[in-house]
Formats: sequence, structure tokens, C-alpha cells
Amino acid sequence: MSELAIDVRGLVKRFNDKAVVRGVDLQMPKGQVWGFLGPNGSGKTTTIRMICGLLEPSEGEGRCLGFDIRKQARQIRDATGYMTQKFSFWEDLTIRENLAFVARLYNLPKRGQLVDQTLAKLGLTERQNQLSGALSGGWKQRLALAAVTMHKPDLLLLDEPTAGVDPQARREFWDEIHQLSNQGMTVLVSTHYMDEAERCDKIVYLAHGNILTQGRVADVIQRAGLITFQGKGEQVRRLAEQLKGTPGVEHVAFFGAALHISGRDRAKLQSAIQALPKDDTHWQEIQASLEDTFISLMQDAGKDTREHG
Ligand SMILES: Nc1ncnc2c1ncn2[C@@H]1O[C@H](COP(=O)(O)OP(=O)(O)OP(=O)(O)O)[C@@H](O)[C@H]1O
Repeated sequence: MSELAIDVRGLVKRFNDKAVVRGVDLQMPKGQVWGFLGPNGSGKTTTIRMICGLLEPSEGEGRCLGFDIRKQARQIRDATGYMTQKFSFWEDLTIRENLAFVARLYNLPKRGQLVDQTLAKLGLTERQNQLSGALSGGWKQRLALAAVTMHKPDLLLLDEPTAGVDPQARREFWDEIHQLSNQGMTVLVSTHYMDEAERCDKIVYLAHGNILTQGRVADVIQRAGLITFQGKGEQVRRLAEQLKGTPGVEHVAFFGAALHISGRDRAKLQSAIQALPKDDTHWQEIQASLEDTFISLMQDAGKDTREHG
């Protein structure tokens, strides 16, 4: 039996002749947690849907949990939990009714007992008869996660599961993801949050339908070879415009109140800083963050697209 949960090659998806996924190869070992990142519209959802057999690729092939993504969608569905971006409950059904509905959908045995256990694990037994629509965003996502894992899938595909959820609830959600992973589940999760990317064994970064980089977070940052300086001070907002377009300054971005400038030539970055009007801004070289790296990758990918049409 293959040790790869996902093994797909050359996946292409075209909608009305426009390629939105342009040749994705993904080999993901079982038991790991991988993050799927990339700007809006880069093709993450489309790729996930092809992997789990919901969408037929225009080109390419592969296996998910050993099943052919083109021919064995049903088997993949039965062994996979897929939480879509807009996972929605019947808001006018109770919490219990929603779980019971999913259990019936998967034709699970001992449904009543299973729903009881799931409610207890979630800590929602007391509230089981409340309408799901009344739950907070964080609770809704936890309920959704419980629903898509009730059939004990081998692979969990989560599409931006924590969008719009507060930081505390996101943390709790991730604790649950890691617990599921400890039980042997393989998890592929798409996200726009850098702190979530850092919790993954590996990340895959997609832009314009292509994988631009993948690997452990530290390796991805190191491979990008970015040099970053951070500026802090009262005047820093005024400096940003001035720095844009300066030779050697490849990108300029605010991180809270601090300004980051990055490039690949340290001397040029230093010259750019020295040429600034003297004020109280304090500059220091820092290690490039994952976000700096992604901003840079995205800008490079943008240039590529413009250059190559
Ligand atoms: N059924 C469809 N028909 C036509 N175009 C589509 C369809 N589904 C997706 N697209 C387009 O494909 C591109 C990739 O979309 P996709 O949802 O895969 O991106 P994404 O990386 O998941 O984005 P986000 O981070 O915003 O969720 C987008 O331009 C989208 O508009």
C-alpha cells in the first residue's frame, strides 16, 4: 500500500479555455499536516476539488488514498473529510439534527450513539437542541470539523476553515487538527494565515495555478534568499513611498507599525536606507519572515504572468 496520501501529477484545470491550475504535482506522505497557501484565485480550491475527485482535471492524473482521482471519486469521498470554504449547516436545524444528518449521509452505524459521543467531545451536549445558526463563528467551525470527521476519514481536506474566526478560536481549531493528526489522519489545509502555515509540517505555495515553492517553512524562507531590513519610528509611513522603486528594494510592506524592505542585494538595501532623509527611524536587519517571502514570491509571479501573458 502506498505511503503517499496524495500522489497527483500534471493537474491542469481549464474553465472556458482559461487555465486556472497549470500543471500541479503533489506528493504528500500519509500522517502529515500540510498547508496550502497562495493569493486569492491562485487555484487552491480547484486543486483540492480535483484531488478528492469532485472535479475532473482537464489534464493530469493521480491517486488519492490509493484511489484513482478520475475513476474512484466515491471511494475517495468515503475515506475523506472535506470541509469546504463555505461549509454551511442548516442554520434552522439544531446542532444535534445537523450531526445526525451527516451521520445518515455517510450511512454510519450506531448513529445515535455516535452523535452523542461527538456532542460530548465537542462539549455541546447541553446545547444540542439549540439552532446551529445561533452558534458563534468559532463554534460553527468546530461543529463543521466534528461533522466532517465523524466517519473517521483517513484524509482531511480543509479549505480556509478559519477564515473570519477570532484568534483564540483559531488556536483551538488548530489544537484539534493536531489531535486528529496524532490519531493518524493526514491533513491538507488551505489558509491565508501565516501563523497557521507555521504550524504545518510542510507548506505548498501556489500562484496563478503553479506551485512556486514547497517545503518546511524554514527551508522555504531560506531558499527565497531574501534580505530584509525593518524600520521603526514616527516618520516611517512617509518613507514607504520614497523607498518603492529604489534600486535593490524589491518590496516594501508594513507589518503593523514597522516597515519592511526586502531584496537580494544587502549593499543596495543599505544604500537605499542611507539615502533617506535623516530622522528618528531605527533600521535593523532582521530575518525575513514567511510573509516577506510570500510577498516577494507573489510579486515575482506577477511579473512572470505579465511578461509571459
Ligand atoms: N466553476 C468555475 N468556473 C469558472 N471559473 C472558476 C470556477 N471555479 C473557480 N474558477 C476560477 O478559478 C480561479 C481559481 O479559483 P480557486 O477558487 O481555485 O482559487 P483559490 O486559490 O482557492 O482562491 P481563494 O483563496 O480566493 O479561495 C479563480 O479565478 C476562479 O474565479
